[in-house]
Amino acid sequence: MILKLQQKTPHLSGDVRITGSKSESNRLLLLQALFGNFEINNLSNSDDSDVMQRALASTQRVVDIHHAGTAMRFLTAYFATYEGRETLLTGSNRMKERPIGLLVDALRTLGADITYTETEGYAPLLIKGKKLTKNTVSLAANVSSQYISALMMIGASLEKGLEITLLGNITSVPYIEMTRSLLTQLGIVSSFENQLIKIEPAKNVSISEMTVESDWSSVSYYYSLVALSKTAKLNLSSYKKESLQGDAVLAELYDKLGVQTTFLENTIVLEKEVESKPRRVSFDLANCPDIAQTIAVTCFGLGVACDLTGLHTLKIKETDRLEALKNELTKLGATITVTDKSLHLKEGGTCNENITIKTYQDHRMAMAFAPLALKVPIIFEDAEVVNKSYPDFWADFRGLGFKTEQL
Ligand SMILES: O=C(O)C1=C[C@@H](OP(=O)(O)O)[C@@H](O)[C@H](O)C1
Ligand SMILES: C=C(OP(=O)(O)O)C(=O)O
Repeated sequence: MILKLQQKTPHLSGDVRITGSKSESNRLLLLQALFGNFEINNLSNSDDSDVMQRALASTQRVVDIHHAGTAMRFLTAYFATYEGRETLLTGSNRMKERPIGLLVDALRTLGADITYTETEGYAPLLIKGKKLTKNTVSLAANVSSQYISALMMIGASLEKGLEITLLGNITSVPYIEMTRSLLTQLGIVSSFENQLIKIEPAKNVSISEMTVESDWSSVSYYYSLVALSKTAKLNLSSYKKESLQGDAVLAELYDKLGVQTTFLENTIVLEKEVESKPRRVSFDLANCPDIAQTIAVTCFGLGVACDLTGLHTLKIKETDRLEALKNELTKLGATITVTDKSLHLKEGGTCNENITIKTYQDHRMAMAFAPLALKVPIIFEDAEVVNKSYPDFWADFRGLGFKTEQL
């Protein structure tokens, strides 16, 4: 679907209720399958959580998780411990290019039986579930925290628990902390000190319900809208100040880009501050990689120079996000350079009208560029990519007065 997005007024107001965090949802779905039948409130309605639910309920040999990175990584560990079950775990063409070798090696060290059916180090995986008998493992921590979260969750189901030694720099740390916090809420004991994570064994959990906070990565697009507006007041729910999601750092980062955040009960209010934009910002986003695209586009829209670092994981996400950003921002009129772990945007520049943004099968390429419609009409290829994390995205923008036209 090719979609043209326009907004006549730079003044915004309204309320948006955003679906549950897909990261929290996919962890809780896995933990529910491992440890007990608690209810999950405000579960994400994203495709990624949908495939996770289907995969966990499936009795088929072939399980296809499409584009969902968390589902791929979490389920590799889950099916490896599922005694007597043989699973061929596969995904989209892009998923077959996203590395999983470090996780497979770690699981094999613990005794898992996993083989690659096409390319070494990549899905599809033939997983023969069995009892894992070892309880110590080490792995490089600078590629994806999802491998570590996967090990932590199944770790609690092993007879002796699990000790994970993290080698080198640790990336996306808040996602590891999120996994730990959810384990703690379920009564599972763990520790994370320096480079060592210890997970105590658990049989089942006594809690009867868990509530997912709404998705902070999805809120980033509203931060961008407010930053690019003339005046704005948006009420977004359901959020809390003490979030488990690292992307809640948005409140701090966008304060520097002219957006004020007020936390009310369950709601955040975003307001445009009186025009006082900086000439240049520098952010290290190693702890919050999913908001890099949003911030790059906001800075372009504001004409603010930016240096974004800590982006070493962006090349192995839904697409090579650094290349994709460079291509699409250049089409719009930006002067931008990227390395394999950073992005640098020059100050100023005008925003070209009616440019068609390629989305590279990456939900965040569509959603990150959408706020530019406050400045110029903009067109999106494959607009339905948003379904991966936020299926109501275009409807919610329409709710704020944006016009969408299918071309
Ligand atoms: O654990 C998670 O829920 C996630 C971890 C991050 O991945 P990496 O650890 O691979 O950076 C993030 O980019 C992804 O969207 C979700
Ligand atoms: C990288 C992402 O997801 P995943 O790795 O789970 O596919 C994302 O949602 O931006």
